[in-house]
Order: sequence, then C-alpha cells, then structure tokens
Amino acid sequence: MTDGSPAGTGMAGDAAVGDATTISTAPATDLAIETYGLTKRFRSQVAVDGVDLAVPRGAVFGFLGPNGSGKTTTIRLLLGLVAASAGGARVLGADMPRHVDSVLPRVGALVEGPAFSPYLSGVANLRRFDAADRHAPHRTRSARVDEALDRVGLSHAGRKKVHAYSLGMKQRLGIANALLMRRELLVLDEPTNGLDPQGTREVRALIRSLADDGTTVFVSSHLLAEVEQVCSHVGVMSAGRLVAQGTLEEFRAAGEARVLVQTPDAAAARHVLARFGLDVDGDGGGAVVAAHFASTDVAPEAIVAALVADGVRVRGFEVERASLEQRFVELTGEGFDVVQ
Ligand SMILES: Nc1ncnc2c1ncn2[C@@H]1O[C@H](COP(=O)(O)OP(=O)(O)OP(=O)(O)O)[C@@H](O)[C@H]1O
Repeated sequence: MTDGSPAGTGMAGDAAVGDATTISTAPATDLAIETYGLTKRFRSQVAVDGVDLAVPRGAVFGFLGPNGSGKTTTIRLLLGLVAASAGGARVLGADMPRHVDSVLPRVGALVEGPAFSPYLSGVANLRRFDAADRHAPHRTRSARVDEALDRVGLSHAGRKKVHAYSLGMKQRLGIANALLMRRELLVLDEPTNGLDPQGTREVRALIRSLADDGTTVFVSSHLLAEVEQVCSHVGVMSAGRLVAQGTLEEFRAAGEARVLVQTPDAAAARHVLARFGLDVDGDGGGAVVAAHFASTDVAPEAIVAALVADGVRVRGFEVERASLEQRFVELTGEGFDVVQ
C-alpha cells in the first residue's frame, strides 16, 4: 500500500483509484525516474494531477492509460519540455528541470517523432541530429550513426531517403536517433502508434534488446498487449492521476480474484474461508464453495493448509484471477484497445 513517499515500499494489493501504489523496495537513488505530486494545469484543465511515479533503474516501465489521460504531458514534464504547475521530478537522480543540461544527454527520447527531412537519407538525417548535439564528438560521428542504425536493424536502408521509409522504419529511425549516444534511460511516447503488426513487433523486439543491455526504458502506450509483452513494470494513468503502479506480476495479483474449493464438506470449508476474511458466496450446501478475496495478502497455499488442518476434504482448489484487461477497466473505468 502506498506510504505517501515516492520511493516507498511495497505494492498494495488493494490498489485503489486515486491511491497509486508504489513498488520499489530500493532506495531513492536506484530510481531512474521519481516524481512527487507532479501536476500540470492548462488553464482550468488539470492534465497531470499529483503524480508520484517510481521507476526503478533497469525496468521496462509501461506507462499505460487511455487517450487524454496525461501520459504525454507527464513525459514532457520529465524531459523539461514544459514546466510543472506543482510538485517535481527527479530523473537519473537529479532534479528536473533544474539539471536539464546534465540529465538530458543521458536520456534518449522519442516524443512526437523527430522531424526528419524526407528527402535526406536515414544516415544524413542522423548525422544532422548528431551534429546538433554539442556533447557528440565530430570525430566519431560516422561510427555512431552506423552503430545506431545497426542497433535498430536499419543498416540496409541507411542510404535510402526517408520519404521511402515505412512508418515502422521511420519509428525505428526515431529510436536510432535516441540511441546515438549511450543512454541510461530511454523515454518512448507511444512508439508503436500507427505501426502495422510487423513494425510493432520490430519495435517491441528492439525495446526488449535495449532492456537486456541494462537501459531503463519508460514507454507510454494505450495498448495492453504491448505492455504485457515487453514490460517488467506498469503504471496506469486515468484522468491525469496515477491510479496504480507496480511490477507486472504485482499488478496482476492485485486484481480481483476468487477461490473455488471442491469438497463434500462445504459447511466446514465455508467456515475456514470466512476465517481468512474471504467473502464467501451463498450458503447452499453445494460441492463447490466459491469465495472472493477481500485482500490479496492471503496466500492460496495458506488457505489450502487451513482447509486440510480443519479436516476439510479438498477435491479441487482453484484460484481465478481477473485478466489484465479487467484490471485496467477496474482502475480506469474505461476499456483499452487490446489489438496487436
Ligand atoms: N498544450 C496543451 N494545452 C491545453 N491542453 C492540453 C495541452 N496538452 C495536453 N492538454 C490536455 O491535457 C490532457 C492530457 O493530454 P495528454 O496528451 O498528456 O494525454 P495522453 O494520455 O498522452 O493522450 P494520448 O494518448 O491521446 O496522447 C488532454 O485532455 C489534453 O487535451
């Protein structure tokens, strides 16, 4: 349960709307991104509302939320592209935007796609971006550009003009641009938006390989499958608020669940389940007793042990968890695109 501290410990089982849970058991310095009460208002509209993010170093953090929930604005705040109305952010251990000059060279970002010149080749575009980076030595430019193209699997198309690139290739070129210099953190805003399934797969694979190299990746998405397939951690935004965050596993486990016990000793089983604070269905004498988890702190194995200890003959035992999609709907009140 949230302890009010952005670097707080423990994932809550009962992650509730408006009460974001925190994940990391690590000290604050092991967080790649940390925000506290981060808020952005545009006139009367609150786009980001008191967000406390905790992104551990090395994580692939899926920043999930329906359209308009405040993901892009949060990313812009993290990168110092807009100023916060209240609260603050630390990126790679330094306050933003105060330390923007020393932090940004360590961060690769893909936000709203870089403006590539369509009539220049991929290589020429990357050289131009690299030349604009005063931290990038001229001497090693060619090698850097070649390596970044290789990294995203575009070496073969480096000499092609960008207008001839597919959307997926453009997106990968954008990521190559973010990778020109060695980065500790990559921030990608909807990197698979508008891509066909093949382009989506390519970008996902790239994210995975970057993560394997130890780069922290913060990736926003409104696609559930995307997050499920590449992310180690999840944060869910809804109407400007961070309504939950945790590891993917914790996130799954925090959803609604129920146990089904198959037994000829229904009354005794009901009694044991009630002792665990579970909400037991009905009071009939059926062979299957169903009970809802009131708290995720209850371990299924402890229930089985207690049933057996009380002499209940357990013929079947099952824990049914809500799907990730149900969990998101629970949290945001909205459905998600589940395609791809
Ligand atoms: N510059 C701005 N001026 C006024 N309102 C803005 C501005 N930028 C964002 N907003 C509003 O803030 C809210 C959050 O927008 P944001 O783009 O951060 O959401 P998002 O989750 O990234 O959505 P999407 O997935 O559609 O990009 C929206 O209602 C949006 O209209």
